[in-house]
Amino acid sequence: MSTDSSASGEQPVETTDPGSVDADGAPFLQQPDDGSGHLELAAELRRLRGLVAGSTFEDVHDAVATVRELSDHLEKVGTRVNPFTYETWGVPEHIGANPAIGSRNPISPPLEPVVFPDGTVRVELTLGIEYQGPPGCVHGGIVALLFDEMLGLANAAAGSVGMTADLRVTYKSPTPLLQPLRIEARQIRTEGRKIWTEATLHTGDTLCARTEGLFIEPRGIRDEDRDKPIEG
Ligand SMILES: CCCCCCCC/C=C\CCCCCCCC(=O)SCCNC(=O)CCNC(=O)[C@H](O)C(C)(C)COP(=O)(O)OP(=O)(O)OC[C@H]1O[C@@H](n2cnc3c(N)ncnc32)[C@H](O)[C@@H]1OP(=O)(O)O
Repeated sequence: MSTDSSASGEQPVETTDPGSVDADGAPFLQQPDDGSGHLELAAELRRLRGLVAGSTFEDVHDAVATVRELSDHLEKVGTRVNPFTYETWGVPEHIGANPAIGSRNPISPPLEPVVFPDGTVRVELTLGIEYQGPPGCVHGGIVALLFDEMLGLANAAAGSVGMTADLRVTYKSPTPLLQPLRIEARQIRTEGRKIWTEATLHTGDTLCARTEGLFIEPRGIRDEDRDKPIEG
């Protein structure tokens, strides 16, 4: 499904063939740790994000100076990723920056998906106050973000990629903060470049939300079209 990534020297993130795993599921789209400390940095910033969004303070000007110093340092030592230069979907720099699944992105929970033999992709996660909408509940836009991503992953598990053309979310019951959540997604059918994919979000046995998405495979992304430019 991907274009040739050799020009960038990057390989797409390892995926798992849904037909070759046992009934417990297998890690899907695992993101490599390059050993630089990048993932630990992102994890620490996730902790910071929760503390900043979810605390009140008397005076944190000392913390402002510390964090500013850190930002200045990272700006100096890092090489900036240009989002317009990826050769394909799914290389670590692409997935790593993703706001839902990216292990390098402190905004992401992140998701750690597993895939089952029937192509179902599942994540289990718990969201903190930084994802709050109504008091004690997950923001509906965050639910939509997670659904969009999970539908995309189910498409990837089925060997396809698509741009979201239509995303319908039905919110059945408030999605609680600080409770284990489970999202399951599966591609339902395809017709030419059109892909229909569905997902549910549960806490325990309670259905919190469900979604149906229509995705359109970008022109030129199929194997036989690899030489043509990717659009969309
Ligand atoms: C072995 C596998 C390895 C896998 C490894 C991969 C790694 C995976 C990597 C990463 C996974 C994570 C994934 C992330 C997921 C995130 C997703 C997003 O956030 S996407 C951003 C938000 N969406 C947009 O910005 C779209 C904006 N819209 C567009 O660009 C176009 O409208 C587009 C591409 C959707 C369609 O444009 P056209 O020109 O290509 O196609 P036209 O001709 O318009 O439509 C084709 C058919 O679809 C229908 N169609 C199009 N849009 C429709 C709609 N909204 N509702 C109903 N039908 C629609 C049309 O009526 C047409 O149907 P008829 O062929 O005539 O039957």
